[in-house]
Amino acid sequence: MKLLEERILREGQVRPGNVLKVDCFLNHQLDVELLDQIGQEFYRIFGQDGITKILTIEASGIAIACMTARHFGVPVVFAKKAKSKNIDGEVYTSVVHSYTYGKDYNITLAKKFLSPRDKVLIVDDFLANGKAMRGLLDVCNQAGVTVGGIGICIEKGFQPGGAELRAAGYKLASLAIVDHMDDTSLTFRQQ
Ligand SMILES: O=P(O)(O)OC[C@H]1O[C@H](OP(=O)(O)OP(=O)(O)O)[C@H](O)[C@@H]1O
Ligand SMILES: O=c1[nH]c(=O)c2nc[nH]c2[nH]1
Repeated sequence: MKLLEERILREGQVRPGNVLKVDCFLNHQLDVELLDQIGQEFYRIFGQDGITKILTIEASGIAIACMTARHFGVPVVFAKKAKSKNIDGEVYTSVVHSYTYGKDYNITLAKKFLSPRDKVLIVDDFLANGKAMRGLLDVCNQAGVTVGGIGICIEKGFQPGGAELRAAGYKLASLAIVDHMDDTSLTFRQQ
């Protein structure tokens, strides 16, 4: 997606530890117009696939999921990382290692929000080692839902998550794939 690639080139910063900082527009301060166009692009790619729910993980996926759901006209449900007294009934759980926080989380999602009749589109801001996605897929598997697709804003193509998901046969669309980045340059995969 040209618009997203241009924005990454203009405002992204490469930080130690292979971290691409895009907090000016994607995952801290939010450019809602850009997010809306991202949602529209996911709808172009997955709109005919019978999606009944958008699934993501807190925190950074939520805004993207909401803007995407506006185009699909379906609900958003997100996996929670924090333990909460506000979650009742039975829950699906899985363990996720957070890339940026460098620690493991138990994620939870109330069972009542996913049913085997659902076909979900999973969205997130980043795909790196694929740990967050594996946790979400584990929850989907426990719930017996069909995974209709995976929509990612920025995939770091030099880390293994994307290749593993494609090899597993998922319909994965990454709107920008960074194949290389360092202090002086950043290149995208031609798609
Ligand atoms: O493919 P992975 O290696 O799992 O990396 C991608 C995940 O890492 C980030 O989440 P993070 O744990 O940093 O939390 P945040 O959503 O609160 O920013 C990002 O939002 C993805 O969910
Ligand atoms: O803002 C972010 N930048 C990254 O490089 C990254 N990798 C996983 N999750 C990430 N979030």
